[in-house]
Order: sequence, then structure tokens, then C-alpha cells
Amino acid sequence: MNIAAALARARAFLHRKGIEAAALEAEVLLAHVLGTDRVGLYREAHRTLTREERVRFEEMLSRRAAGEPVAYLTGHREFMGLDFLVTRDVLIPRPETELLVEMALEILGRGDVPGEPLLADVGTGSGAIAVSLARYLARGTVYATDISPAALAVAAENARRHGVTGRIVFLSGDLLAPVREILPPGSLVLVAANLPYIPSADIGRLMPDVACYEPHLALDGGADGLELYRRLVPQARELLVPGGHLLMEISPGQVSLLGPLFPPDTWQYRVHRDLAGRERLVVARKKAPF
Ligand SMILES: C[S@@+](CC[C@H](N)C(=O)[O-])C[C@H]1O[C@@H](n2cnc3c(N)ncnc32)[C@H](O)[C@@H]1O
Repeated sequence: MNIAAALARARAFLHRKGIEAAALEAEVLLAHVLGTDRVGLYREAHRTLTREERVRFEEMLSRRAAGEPVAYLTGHREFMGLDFLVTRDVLIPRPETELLVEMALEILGRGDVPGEPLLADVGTGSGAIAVSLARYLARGTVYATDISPAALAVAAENARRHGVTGRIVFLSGDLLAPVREILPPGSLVLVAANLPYIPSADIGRLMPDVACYEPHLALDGGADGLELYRRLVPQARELLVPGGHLLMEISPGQVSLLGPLFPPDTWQYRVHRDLAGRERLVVARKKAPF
């Protein structure tokens, strides 16, 4: 069977299994098996697959049909124009999280941050946020924490691949606790966090490719989804400089619960919508004392 015929069969198979982007996913998986890109498939459309290639492609297709996400099958996901290694130890970076990075870059690019800015990425996972910030900011250091040592190993590999190892300090532990051990209060200009925010009771209702494959440690945000953020906000308040920013990704239904997290004597906050028009990002600014 040649490449064109294998693709046609795979498309039809994934389509029958209810995969929406069957054509695209068939191409991504075959390109991965053959070590080429999607254009390469069409350049070599008439080449016959070896038996080994056919077997590997069929195995990928059946794992995909069983619900395994494409990013775990290929080990890659693009985020902020960068290629990230992903394994089942980390959440697959989501396009909506790019809003958080873009907003952080805009805030820090306003130019009034002197010297070498210190930032934090709490719950770094694959390192998507920390590595993107380090890559796109000319200066500064990112303190990236995670409670999962396995996730931190993936993040460290992503930092290495993108040449920013020297710009990120990886720390294992709960929220900002490991940063508090090494930095004095009032050190950080920005704290970014895409922590688990799905209410525990909703985890079972997620799409099976999320619920069955992605780490629950990366999803479960407790009773109302805000338990980790509720603990994070006072820690961030202590570590931020006056006028510093806390950026948190949330689920749209949580906006009405945010008020008590941000007492108006200490914080000003706004909620921004993602490209799909959903309220997704909290940008909170620590007020300067009078
Ligand atoms: C939703 S994932 C986000 C990963 C990454 N920041 C991203 O945007 O793709 C949340 C991450 O928070 C980590 N995490 C969960 N509880 C934590 C805690 N108490 N302290 C630090 N990290 C935590 C998980 O291990 C997971 O890697």
C-alpha cells in the first residue's frame, strides 16, 4: 500500500470512529511514523510503505480511535509558535493559554520594569508558559514550580530544546512555597498560573480523551475549581512588588466567585475573554500602598 492509499484508509477509519478532524489527524500520525512532515507525505504519495511502517501506523490509529490524544501519540504540541515535548505526565498545552502569555508579554513590554525582572509560573506542567516567556522576553528569570517532579523533568527538557535553561529556575513543591524559600517578599513583577481549575465533580464529565489520558493532578481544582487559586492569591500578594501582576487562567463559570479572592484594598482585577469569547483570564494588579 502506498502513502496516498494508507492516508485515504486512515481518514475513513478515524471518521467512522467519530474523530472530527480525521483527515488532519491521519496526516499528522502518518507523518510522525515516517519521520517527515505533512508536505512530505504528498511529495512521496506513491511510495510504498514498508511492513514495519504499516504496523506502526495501524497501532497509532487504533490508539487514537480508543481516545488517546494525538499530542501524546506524537510527543509534540505547538504553543506560541514553539514545538513542545509532551508526555502523559503533563497537560497538553491549550491554545487558549496563549492569551495568558500574550497578556504577560504585553504587561512586561510596557517598559517600566527596571533591570532583570523576576517572574513565576506556578504549575508549569510542560513548561509551556515559562519557556515561552523566557524565549520572548529579552531579559529576566522565570521561577517555574510544579508539584509533579515528572512534569518538571518534561519542562526542563523543553527549556533545553529552546535554549532557555539558564533563564528558568525549576522548583518542585506546592504553589509558590519553594519560591518563598529563596526570594524575599516583594521580589516578583509577575506571577502566571494555569493551575487545575475544573471542579472535582466535573472531571468525570470531561471528554474521554481528557478524562482518561491527561493527569488528574493537572485538572482537579477541588470543590468549585478555585481551591488552588484561593491559596495562591495571598502567596502571590506577598511575593509581588507593589504594582505587580497576577495572571490566572480560569473557567468562564468561575467569574462570579472571584470577588472574595481579590479584596479591593489590595487588588484591582479584570477578566479577559479568549478568542472563543469565553471569560478565561484574570489579570489582577497588586495595589501600591498609599
Ligand atoms: C492545568 S496544568 C497546566 C500546565 C501548564 N501550566 C500549561 O498551561 O499547559 C496544571 C499544573 O499544575 C500542577 N499542580 C497541581 N497542583 C499543584 C500545586 N499544589 N502546586 C504546584 N503545581 C501544581 C500540575 O502538576 C500541572 O502540571
